[in-house]
Amino acid sequence: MNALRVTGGRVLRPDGRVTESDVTIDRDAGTILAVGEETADGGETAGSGETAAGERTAAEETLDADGGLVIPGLVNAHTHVAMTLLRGYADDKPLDPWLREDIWPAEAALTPDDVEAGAELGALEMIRSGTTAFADMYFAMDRVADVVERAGLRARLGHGVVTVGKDEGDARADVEESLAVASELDGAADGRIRTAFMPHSMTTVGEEYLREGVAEAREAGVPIHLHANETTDEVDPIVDERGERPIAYAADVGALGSDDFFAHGVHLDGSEIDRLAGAGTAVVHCPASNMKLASGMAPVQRLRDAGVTVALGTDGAASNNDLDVFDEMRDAAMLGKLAADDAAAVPAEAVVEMATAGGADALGLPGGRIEPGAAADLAVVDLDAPHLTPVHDPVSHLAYAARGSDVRHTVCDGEVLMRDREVLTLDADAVQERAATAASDLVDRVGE
Ligand SMILES: N[C@@H](CCSC[C@H]1O[C@@H](n2cnc3c(=O)[nH]cnc32)[C@H](O)[C@@H]1O)C(=O)O
Ligand SMILES: [Zn+2]
Repeated sequence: MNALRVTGGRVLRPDGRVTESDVTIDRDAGTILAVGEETADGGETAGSGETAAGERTAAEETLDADGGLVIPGLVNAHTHVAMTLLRGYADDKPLDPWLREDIWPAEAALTPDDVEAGAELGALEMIRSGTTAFADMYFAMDRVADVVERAGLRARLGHGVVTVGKDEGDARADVEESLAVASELDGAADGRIRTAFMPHSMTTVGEEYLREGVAEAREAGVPIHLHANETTDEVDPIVDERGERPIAYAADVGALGSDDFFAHGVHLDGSEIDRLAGAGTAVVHCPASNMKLASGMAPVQRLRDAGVTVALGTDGAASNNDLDVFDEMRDAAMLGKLAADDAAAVPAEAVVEMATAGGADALGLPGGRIEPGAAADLAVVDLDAPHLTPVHDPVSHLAYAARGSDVRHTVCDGEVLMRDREVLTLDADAVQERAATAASDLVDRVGE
């Protein structure tokens, strides 16, 4: 068998325990075969080199996890990955003027080549910081899919639809594009790519387009992803015009399904939290973006108490300004405490769960748990650093002290994407140079 063995580390298990175990991966299947003595069929391995069936797992490749913590690959459950090109381009404004005055004009000048260059930069940054799966809402998604395939990542991709300010033909074409992308790209990259229908939000897509698109997405069997209840500017017009809250409106247009996942969920009332919980719709919390755009504080502890699946997202790099999910864990814990006015709210285990299993569940992708039979998506975090010494509690360090740059190895679908901090699937220097050039050319074009 074509095995990969991650040796000598401590392993974060799905129940939050940390054990000293080797992890054996079946590279052909892309799954975890054994964690220490434990195998998928519940059997015991007879020592280090055999499976329950007694088959030799002559490990063909090893990854040294000595002094490290083996964690599930992190999940960035909401981003616009090519926006790395706009990192630091426009800061310090609220959502609406930021989008209308700065971001949308710049995006209007983006070419498919630019999107590819930005997505490559984002993929490089994510692999470097231990992220193995992400959800992306953008355009030129065929180019993003090419990058996902090359980089070796896993993703749920969709074309973002905006219909406000467009005539009927253009609006309809945008909806059709999103549906076409969802059906054409689903299952690409050996199944690592899945898709969704992605209306941008309930205020930037008109009701008839929302209804039609959602109905067609249901027929095609793809989930819905949109920005919901991000700012009061987005909630108030819906309440004023319709006399109902946005989540009730989402249910009304058929967009509140158990496979669907909504970004932000900042301004939610109790009835909306109950509706999300009842429907099984997940919320992707984006704390850095919510703080930077001063959008507000999401009720994360209340969502979790109600039983809503909560994941974490960086949002685009222009409102973060990086794609490091470790930052998101820390921000989520800190902001969640402030929002609840309770230092016990949103504890370390909660944010680690949100960044791993919660993310995989929200996106309906494999991964998020290190256990036999699960997808072999993992990262090894180096704990041998001043800011991670001493190690009273590794889970505390993941939430509060570790950074993306502490990641030593990254593995997705059984393939090593980064070994000893060297990314193997992308040429880091070339990717950075291409993205920097694309970004400065873009700014020149927008300025003309
Ligand atoms: N087809 C659409 C593109 C929508 S992609 C998704 C959009 O979300 C935007 N975006 C980024 N961050 C946020 C956010 O925090 N809230 C809402 N939109 C955002 C991003 O700039 C991008 O334009 C069009 O033709 O304009
Ligand atoms: Zn967003």
